[in-house]
Amino acid sequence: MIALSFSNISKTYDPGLFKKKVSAVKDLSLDVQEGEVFGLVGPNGAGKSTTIRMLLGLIRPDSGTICFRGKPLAEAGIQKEIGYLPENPYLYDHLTLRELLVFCSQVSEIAPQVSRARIEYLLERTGMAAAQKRPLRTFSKGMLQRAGICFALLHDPSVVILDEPMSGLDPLGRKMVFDVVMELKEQGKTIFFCSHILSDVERLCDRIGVLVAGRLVREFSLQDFEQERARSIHLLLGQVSDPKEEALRSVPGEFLKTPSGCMLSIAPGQFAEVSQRLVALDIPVLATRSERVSLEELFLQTVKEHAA
Ligand SMILES: Nc1ncnc2c1ncn2[C@@H]1O[C@H](COP(=O)(O)OP(=O)(O)OP(=O)(O)O)[C@@H](O)[C@H]1O
Repeated sequence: MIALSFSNISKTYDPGLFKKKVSAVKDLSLDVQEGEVFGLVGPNGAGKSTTIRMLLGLIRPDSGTICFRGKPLAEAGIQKEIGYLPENPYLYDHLTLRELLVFCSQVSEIAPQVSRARIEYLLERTGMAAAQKRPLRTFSKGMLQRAGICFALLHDPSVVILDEPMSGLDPLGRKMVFDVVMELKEQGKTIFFCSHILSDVERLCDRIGVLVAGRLVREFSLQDFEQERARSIHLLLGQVSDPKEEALRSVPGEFLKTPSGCMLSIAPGQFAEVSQRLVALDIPVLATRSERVSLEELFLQTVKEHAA
């Protein structure tokens, strides 16, 4: 079942008289399945936060439709279903963390026994139990982020939207967020998140969308990426006699002669054919090494291709 769907969404900001309009999101179409972890990545200003703001109903798209479980946002009643962690959580900073969570439980009409257990669980889970009686204004950036996670998950939402969830967190905090997201995934929750930390995206997501200058220019599952990421295979051939070297130059791939011998770099699809040719030429392969494309390389390449 599709949890979230964006159909031909566009959004332009109009900063007012004599200022240039900014086309932040252009014709975005995207589906996120129930129980899926979807990562939206893109350079600064690509339109990620704008997409999230539209999804939350904080701003309206100029055109297109966003649906939640098949219903347009306005009819879907998403507030109770969605938990949101903004990039910079702004929380009532004169309250202590516990007071904030109790207040939010009351506003969300969570039964007191349920809320008490949930607050204890979240404070422990985010490592904030010891700081629960301190006013939020005394919190560090990372502590505020942890508090924001408690706030976002308090009502046990079925869809969790995280804008840069690792922002400001130390390695322990990042691991905590990673574990929390994995737990949410195991519980079947749908997660939509933006991050610039591609290693986190790669470890957490089922599918990834790349947004460049407001356009979704690439969308793929991690499973497909795993299969396609093998870039080239390098075959180390050792020393080769002159006649064989001549014959080798007609074999597909990139031939390189080094002081220690010859190397042939081929595309993964050429492996079977090249192996046969080398056997026919009686050239043994001393070693093979495969090169894999990282998500970062794919991201940089995609941005470079589309930024212009
Ligand atoms: N309220 C606003 N008024 C005018 N322009 C805006 C407004 N909010 C965002 N923009 C512009 O819209 C574009 C997309 O911004 P957005 O914040 O969605 O990008 P982002 O991908 O979240 O960026 P970042 O990774 O830096 O957080 C940018 O050019 C930004 O300057």
